[in-house]
Amino acid sequence: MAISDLALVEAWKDVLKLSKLTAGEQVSLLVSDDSNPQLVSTARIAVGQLGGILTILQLPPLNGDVALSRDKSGYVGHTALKGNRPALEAMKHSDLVIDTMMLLFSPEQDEILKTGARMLLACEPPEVMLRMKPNADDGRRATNAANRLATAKTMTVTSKAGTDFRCDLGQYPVLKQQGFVDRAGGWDHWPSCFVATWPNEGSSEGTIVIDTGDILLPFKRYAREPIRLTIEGGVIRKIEGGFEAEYLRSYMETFDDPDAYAMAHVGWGLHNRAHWTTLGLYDREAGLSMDARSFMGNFLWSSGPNTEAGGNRDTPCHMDIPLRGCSLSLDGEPMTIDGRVIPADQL
Ligand SMILES: O=c1ccc(O)c[nH]1
Repeated sequence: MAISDLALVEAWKDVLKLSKLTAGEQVSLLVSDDSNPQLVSTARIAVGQLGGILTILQLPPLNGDVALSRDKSGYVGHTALKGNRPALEAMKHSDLVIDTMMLLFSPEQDEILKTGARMLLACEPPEVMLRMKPNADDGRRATNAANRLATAKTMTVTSKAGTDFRCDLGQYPVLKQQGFVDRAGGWDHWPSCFVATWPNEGSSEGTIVIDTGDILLPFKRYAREPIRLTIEGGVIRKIEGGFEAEYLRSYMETFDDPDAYAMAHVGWGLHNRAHWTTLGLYDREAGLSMDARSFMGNFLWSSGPNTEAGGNRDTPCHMDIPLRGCSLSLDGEPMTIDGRVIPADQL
């Protein structure tokens, strides 16, 4: 259902205040043909009302002829910013970049963040942006979880469906997502609330079972039958099952890229206004489905790129696969049991 411009302007102001936007700061608003026009028009007003000095950068679209879907997360890391020096320099000289195009996993995003600029990705439908609008308590839960993850040496994940996965941790930084960006050089995504990190290279081992009802992104589908993945040495070696397994194998094969099978970020959802059910209620092309990535207690694992963590694996094939009913532990301490978040400071 539609959202009024007034409500969206007010929401932008709340999120920008949480992101510590102060009068006089330089703000770049990155726009492309796939950006949501209402998000862009209301962001312009909110930035102005908070005294931000606004530059709007409109870039041409890219990848429409090579991606297999319109989902922005379906072909990542290669953007129209590549080789565009005027736009890149403008963002490198900004205090805050609002990204409605999706620079995620691009080397240009890293280059911008290294200058100390803050970056906020914002590309979900306005009604999702409002329903999942971040608040300080999201930041509290995500920070507590991120602090625990930052000291962990091993992650183990099991489930009644048959998942039995483990990896070593510590090589890569923690990805904390709270929906607003309040530190220099930080990146966040409105709307989201989850924590993750990348397994130490080569350390992921075991079995992940995508059970009936688990979600495959960017397919925007609930699996209708189990898919069994075998992971050895940090790489998905086997994808077994019926039609769903064949579909996943076939999609990943189209990229013809061995890096697509590498394990990427692993973590768990902490958003208490996100729902497993919404994926079936929205047009699949409406957004990225941040409900699916963020719902409380999921085990969100992914495959492909690690550029966001400072790695050099920049394959455009990125799967985000949140599972229900998993038990995720760090050094033997449960973070979730059967899909329920356990630590009190994360509730
Ligand atoms: O917000 C996001 C979206 C996709 C992803 O892989 C990580 N974080």
